[in-house]
Amino acid sequence: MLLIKNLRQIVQIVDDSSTEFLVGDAMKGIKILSSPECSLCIAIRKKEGKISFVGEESEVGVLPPGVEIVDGKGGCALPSFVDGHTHPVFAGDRVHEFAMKLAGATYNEVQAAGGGIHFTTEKTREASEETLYGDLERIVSRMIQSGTTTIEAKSGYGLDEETEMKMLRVLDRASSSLAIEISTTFCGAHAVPRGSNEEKQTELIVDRVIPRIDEAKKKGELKSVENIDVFCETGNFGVESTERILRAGQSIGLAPNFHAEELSYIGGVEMGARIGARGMSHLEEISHEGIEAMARARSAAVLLPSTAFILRLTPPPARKMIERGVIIGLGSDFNPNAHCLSMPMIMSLACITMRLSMEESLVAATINAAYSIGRGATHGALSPGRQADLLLLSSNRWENLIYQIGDHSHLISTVIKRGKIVHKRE
Ligand SMILES: N=CN[C@@H](CCC(=O)O)C(=O)O
Ligand SMILES: [Zn+2]
Repeated sequence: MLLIKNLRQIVQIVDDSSTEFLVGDAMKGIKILSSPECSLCIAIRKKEGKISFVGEESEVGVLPPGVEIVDGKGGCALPSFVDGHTHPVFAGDRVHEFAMKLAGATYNEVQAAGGGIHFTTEKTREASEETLYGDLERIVSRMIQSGTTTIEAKSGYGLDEETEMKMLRVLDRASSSLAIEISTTFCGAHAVPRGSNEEKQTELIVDRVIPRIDEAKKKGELKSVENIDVFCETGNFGVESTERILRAGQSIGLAPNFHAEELSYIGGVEMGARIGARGMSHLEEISHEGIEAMARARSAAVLLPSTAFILRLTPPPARKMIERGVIIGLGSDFNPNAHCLSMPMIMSLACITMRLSMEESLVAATINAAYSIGRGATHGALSPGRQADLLLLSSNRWENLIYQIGDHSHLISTVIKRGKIVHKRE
């Protein structure tokens, strides 16, 4: 057993192991235990990596011999973050494009000039599997230090059969070897590659790559591939092709979780809700009907504040979505365009640019993001029976993590994944 004691605050979010998400006003009413005497504790069954008790130390009961003690030193415990949208496998950076964008070029203009996803695709095709894995390992270790222990992670910088499979293998290996948990997403429709067109790329994905993924999964390879994604956007994939690809993914058991209404409104959300997509991301240009459809379909809106901030897009109508009962999650969208992997930073941006409260922002970065990858009942909250994924802060109020913008490294002292310490600040 692992016992974390001397805690002043425990931010549980919810205290049961059945709630899968929070919506509307419930996002503000999160469960927080406080003790000015710092007498709170969390007990973890290390073998199973699950929480067995949360509360007053005097109530924990008899401790087994050999219990490992972690001193919370009067700080706070909260669930570690679930990053609902990342593109962490790629080669080469795009720092030169950042300068172009600052000078006024739009995302589409950069891409049309041969940059953007096309530039990264070229570099990723050239890179070896080992190089991509080594880079991912370094990125993952920075994610963990920032308090993230579960990510959704996409392929999508190959766009051809071999490179997409290479990216999926890299993610799959990482999911079984690294300390972070990965819900892998096949995103072969991230862009139409040079020399092809929307129809040909759709056919390649539906007729060749998806069957190959299916075969690999049946053989017990690519165990972590769970989701299917498309960049549903003008100039990339229209609603019809998107639906075809998502349905092909669904036919082999993948959950649709895709990019929709980022730069223009084309009705992707209404289609996504109709086919039962588990999540949709970006949504800057979502329609009123789209919001209602997402709320009805219980499809998570994974909002990406760093991308809207960097590209100077009008942020999505998060307040309206919350009012209408949409499940709001957050993601870093870590990629060569939006080079930010810190979920504390993402929460700060969500509060400032999308007007979320700190509680709403934390819910979106934990239990609701977990829901968007099918883990709402097991991750993203600190209650008995849930997975012991948490972080300790050297601060007596958890809100400091959001308030002290971009300065999480001195606050996060320990990160625990499935009951094991995976980061401890020196
Ligand atoms: N919008 C599409 N995909 C990524 C950007 C990928 C890239 O520019 O490399 C996103 O979610 O922001
Ligand atoms: Zn993305």
